[in-house]
Formats: sequence, C-alpha cells, structure tokens
Amino acid sequence: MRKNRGRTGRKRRRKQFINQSHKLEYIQLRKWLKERGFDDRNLRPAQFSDTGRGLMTTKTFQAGELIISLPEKCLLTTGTVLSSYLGENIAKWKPPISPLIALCTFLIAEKYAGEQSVWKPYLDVLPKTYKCPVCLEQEVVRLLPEPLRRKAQEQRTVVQELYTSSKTFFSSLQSLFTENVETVFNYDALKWAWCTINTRTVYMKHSQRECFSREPDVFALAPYLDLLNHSPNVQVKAAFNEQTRCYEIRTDSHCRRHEELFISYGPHDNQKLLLEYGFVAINNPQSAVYVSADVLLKYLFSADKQRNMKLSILKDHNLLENLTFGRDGPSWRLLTALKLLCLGADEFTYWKKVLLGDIISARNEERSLNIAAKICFSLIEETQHILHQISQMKKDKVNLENQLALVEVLCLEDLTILQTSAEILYNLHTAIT
Ligand SMILES: C[S@@+](CC[C@H](N)C(=O)[O-])C[C@H]1O[C@@H](n2cnc3c(N)ncnc32)[C@H](O)[C@@H]1O
Repeated sequence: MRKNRGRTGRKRRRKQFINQSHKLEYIQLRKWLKERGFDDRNLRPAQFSDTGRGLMTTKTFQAGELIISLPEKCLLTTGTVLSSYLGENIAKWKPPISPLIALCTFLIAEKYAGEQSVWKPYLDVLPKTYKCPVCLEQEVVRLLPEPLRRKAQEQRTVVQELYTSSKTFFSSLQSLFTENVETVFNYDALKWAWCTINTRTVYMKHSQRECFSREPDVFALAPYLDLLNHSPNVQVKAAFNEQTRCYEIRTDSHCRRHEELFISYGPHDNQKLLLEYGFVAINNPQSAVYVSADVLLKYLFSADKQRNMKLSILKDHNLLENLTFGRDGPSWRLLTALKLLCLGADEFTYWKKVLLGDIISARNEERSLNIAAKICFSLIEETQHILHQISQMKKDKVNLENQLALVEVLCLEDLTILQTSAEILYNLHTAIT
C-alpha cells in the first residue's frame, strides 16, 4: 500500500499536543521572567500525548541555532541562597553544609513561604510529585530489573541519610520560622526538593566557597528552560556564556514549527533515565538489558577446574559488570566474558587472545552463543513474568497505576531488546553451524 504523503497524512503523523501558554501559571511565569530580562517568543509550554509537559516551537529551528538563552538573573544557584535570608545561618553553620542541601533548604523554605516568595511563579509550575525511585513504593521497586533495583535502594538510602544528617542544621533555622522547623523541613519536603534538583538542574560550575562542604557546587535551576524534555536522538551544546551572562542551549538538530523541542540530558540508557529522571524513553537506542554476574555464573559448569581462575581473570579485567544485551544483540563485553568462561581445558592457555577478540575455536564460539541464547531466553521469561505481575497489580492497586505504568514501559522496552537479541543470536548461531 502506498504511504499517504499528502497534507492530511502529514498532519496525522504529527504528534498531538495541547498548548498550555494561556494558563495563568505560565502567564505569571513569563511575566516574572520578563522582569528578569527573558522574553522568549519561540517556545510555548504544551502538553504532549507521549512525553507529557514540554516546550513546543512557534518557529522552525535550524541545526546549530540558539534555542534558549536564559539570563543569570533567572537562575537559582547557591549564590541565590547565600544572598537570601538563609545566607547568614549557612555561613555560621559548622560543619559546613553541602551546596545540594543549601539548595534543598531554599526550595523548601520558599515553597513554605507561598505567596511571600519571590520565586512563587517558578515554584508554582514545578511538579508536585516525582517518579524517581526514591518516590516509588517498595512493592514497585521490587519489580525493577537489576542493577536498577539495587541502585534504587541506594538512592533511597542516600536521601534518607541526607535527611537525618541535615536535621540539626534545619533546627538551627527555627528563628526564621513561626512554625516548628520539623514540620517545615520534613522528610517528604526534602524528598521533593532533592528530586527537583536531581531531575531539573543544569550543570553550572561555581567556585568553591568556604561556607560549603567540599562536594561539587555544580547546580543551577533554570526556570522555563527546565520545561525541555529529553530525546535520545538529539544532541545539544549547553553552557553558561560568560560574555552574555546567560545560560545558553544550541541544538544540533533541525526542529519544525509546532513540534516538541527536545534537548539531551546525556547518552543515558533507560535504567539511568528512570533512576535519575523518573521516566523511560521509547525506542531509546542507548538502552540495554543488563546481565548480572550471578546470572552469568549460573551457566558456568561447576565441574570446570579452571572456574576460579576464569572468574578472577574476568574480575581483573572488569568483565563481570556492564554485560548487556542491546538492540544490536549481545554486547562485546558479554560475548567476551562468555567465550572466556566457555574455554575448554585444552584451550585455557589462549585466554589472553579471547580478551583481544580473537576466535579460539568453532566449539568455543558455539558454546558461548548457546549460553548467550539461554541467558537471553531466561531474561525474556523473567520480563514476561514481571509484566504479568504488573497487570495483576494494576487491577488490585489502582493508587499505584502511574508507578506501575512506568515499570511496565521499561519492561516492554527490555522485552523488545531481548527479542531482537534472540533473533540476532539465532542468526549468528546458524552462520557458524
Ligand atoms: C527538566 S524536566 C522537563 C520538563 C518536565 N516534563 C515538566 O513537566 O516539568 C525533566 C523531567 O521531564 C520528564 N521527561 C523528560 N523527558 C521526557 C521524555 N522524553 N518522556 C517523558 N518524560 C520526560 C521526566 O519526568 C523528567 O524528570
């Protein structure tokens, strides 16, 4: 069938969106930004069917063009915090707090200030909740694949410890608040501030200040600019321009009028995107399914006399981590680890050649491809099992619908990768037998 290349066809293929710029919160935000020297006419907030809220273009952007230039006055940095009513308390506090906790404190305090906050127009458009793992229910975290599940638990611990270790500093701010500081700076408030910073800041290096601990001071919240969503298929140049004193982003891609304008948050796979930003990108070319060392070892022959030596070689060469299946099949690292593990007793002396990528024997190639296929099939089964669990839970736990939907998308993406890998493995196997 011929593809419809007419106007209607083109229109139908376009993404659905609803312009949001008429909404009071965005009108107020734009007014606030205008007072600080930012008056953009090329981008509009919009709600997109697939990516949620983002920025839509009102003109075509050419590759290399400046898409946004946000004056320093609009940025929220540790400089903003230090020059605020919190500055004196932070400067006095020993041991010094981290730049991150300074920003969290400011966000929580300003949100509490409500109408009184000069940052209100910005705070009003910030998400009320997040979907980073620290915000997910434990029963949802348990459904995540490894190593994401482990990293999700680590993230929870990091935020909990940050809260515990900051409590005495928060108490020192009591004179600034009428309400009990324990109520203002509660765990949920810190989690919200932490996620705001983790998911929305741009990188901006600030010089080390005595009043802060040695942790890097590299964050800036950039109102409006932080409405830009991520696409794994674009590249951008983003930095603070010392001459113009603006935070600027240039895109390397062409973007047509009335489409969503994307930036890149970095070359992240879906596990990293979910961990750091609480979302998953469909058809992410960077994405991969991880094979843990435990899974790999399940397929090691227990009678293999060289088993321990093989394991220590893999460990020494950092080949027990980052073993993956991608859209182009098993990774070089996974196949190399398998080839080494599959060396026969008579082939073991060639282990260095395996690490260099040489073919040792047809037998070794076949064995390693067989095991790769077994692992791939077991991961397919595991992912299908999780998807089944998710569909059950969706019926029983309606309140977890959004969180479950996120894990479901991740699993579906993983399943596509694994099925593609299984096909590639089949073809490779057929080619050598
Ligand atoms: C810097 S903000 C971008 C604007 C955000 N969508 C909003 O409404 O405020 C980063 C957050 O946007 C969301 N996001 C970014 N890119 C996305 C995408 N391609 N698909 C879905 N959500 C995305 C994630 O929730 C992420 O934590």
